[in-house]
Amino acid sequence: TPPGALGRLGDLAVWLCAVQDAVPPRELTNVRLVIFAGDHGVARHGVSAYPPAITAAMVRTFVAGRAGANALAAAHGVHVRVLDLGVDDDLDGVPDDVRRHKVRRSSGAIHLEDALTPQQARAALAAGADIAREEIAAGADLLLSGDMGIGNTTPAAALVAAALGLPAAEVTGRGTGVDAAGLARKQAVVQQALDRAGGRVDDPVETLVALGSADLAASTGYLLEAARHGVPVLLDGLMAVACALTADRMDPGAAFWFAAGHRSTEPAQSLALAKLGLEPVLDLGLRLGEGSGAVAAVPVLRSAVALLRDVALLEELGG
Ligand SMILES: O=C(O)c1ccc[n+]([C@@H]2O[C@H](COP(=O)([O-])O)[C@@H](O)[C@H]2O)c1
Ligand SMILES: Cc1cc2nc[nH]c2cc1C
Repeated sequence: TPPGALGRLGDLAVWLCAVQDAVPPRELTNVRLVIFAGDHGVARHGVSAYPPAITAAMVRTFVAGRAGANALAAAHGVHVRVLDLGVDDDLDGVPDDVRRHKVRRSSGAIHLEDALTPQQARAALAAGADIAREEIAAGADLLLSGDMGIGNTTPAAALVAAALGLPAAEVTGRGTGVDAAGLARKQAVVQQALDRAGGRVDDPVETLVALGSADLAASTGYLLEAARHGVPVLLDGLMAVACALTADRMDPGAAFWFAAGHRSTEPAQSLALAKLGLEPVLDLGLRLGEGSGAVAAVPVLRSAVALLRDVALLEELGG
C-alpha cells in the first residue's frame, strides 16, 4: 500500500508489532475482557442518576450474558469475566469465581473518609495482578479492562484530578446522566475529596487509599501486571483510563502497553488520555462503561492486523 495510506490503522498495526515483537503481528484470536465491579460510598450522596442496587443487579446480568458488553463481546468473539471486588451485596448464588477476589462491601465515601485502608489497597492491587496472570495463563493475545459500579465516575474523576493537579471543575462529568444540580453536587464531592486527601495525591498508592476504591485499585493492579508481562491492553472509558494513568504513575512507561479503545463523554477521560499520549480508536459518544468501548474497537485492531498480514508487497506486483 502507498506509504501513509493506512492512516491510524497503520499506526495501530505498528503498535501491535512493537508490543508483540513480531512482524507481521500475530492474529488477535484470544481477546479477554475483565469487568471490575464495586460500589462506592459517594453513590449515597446524590452523585449518580441511579441507585447503588443497580451494581449487584448488573453483576448478575453479566453472569447471565445479557448486558451491553456481553452483546458486543458475543458479536466480536471476546471472552468476558466479571469480578466482584467491592459490591455492597453478598451476591448469593453467583458463581464463586466472581466473588473470590472480594476485598470489602462498598468502598468509603471519599469526600468524608478514605476509600480503603492501606492493607485493602495492597490486597486489591494484588488481586488485580493475580487476575491478569490468570488471563495471561489462559492465553490472552489482548486484554480489555471494563468496570461496573454506580457512582464510580466520581472516584475515577478524583484520581485523574489528583494525578494531573486539576480542580474538580475541570474533571467532573455527568456519568450516567445527572442533571445540573447533580453535577454541582458531584463537583463539590470531588473537590472536598481532593482537599481531604491533601498532599497524599503526590503518591499514586496513597491516592488509591484516599480517593480510589477496591475495584479501581484491582483494575490498576491488572493493568500494571499486564504491562509487566508485555501483554497489550485495550482500554475502555473513564475508569479504565484513570487506572491506566495511576498504573503509569506507579510504573512509568507502563502506558506503552496500552491503547485507547474509545473516547468517552467524561472530560477526565480525555484529559487522562492526553497526558498518556493515547489517541482513542473510536469516538462514538459512548458512556456505557462495562468495557463496551474497548470491545467495540476490537474489530478495528483486527483490521489493522489483517492489513499487515494479508496484503502483497509492492515489489510482488507485476508491471
Ligand atoms: O466508561 C465511561 O466513561 C462511563 C461514563 C459514564 C458512566 N459509566 C458507567 O456508569 C456507571 C457510573 O456512572 P455514575 O453516574 O453512577 O458515576 C458505571 O457503572 C460505569 O460503568 C461509564
Ligand atoms: C442499567 C445500567 C447499566 C450499566 N452498565 C454500566 N453502568 C451502568 C449503569 C446502569 C444504570
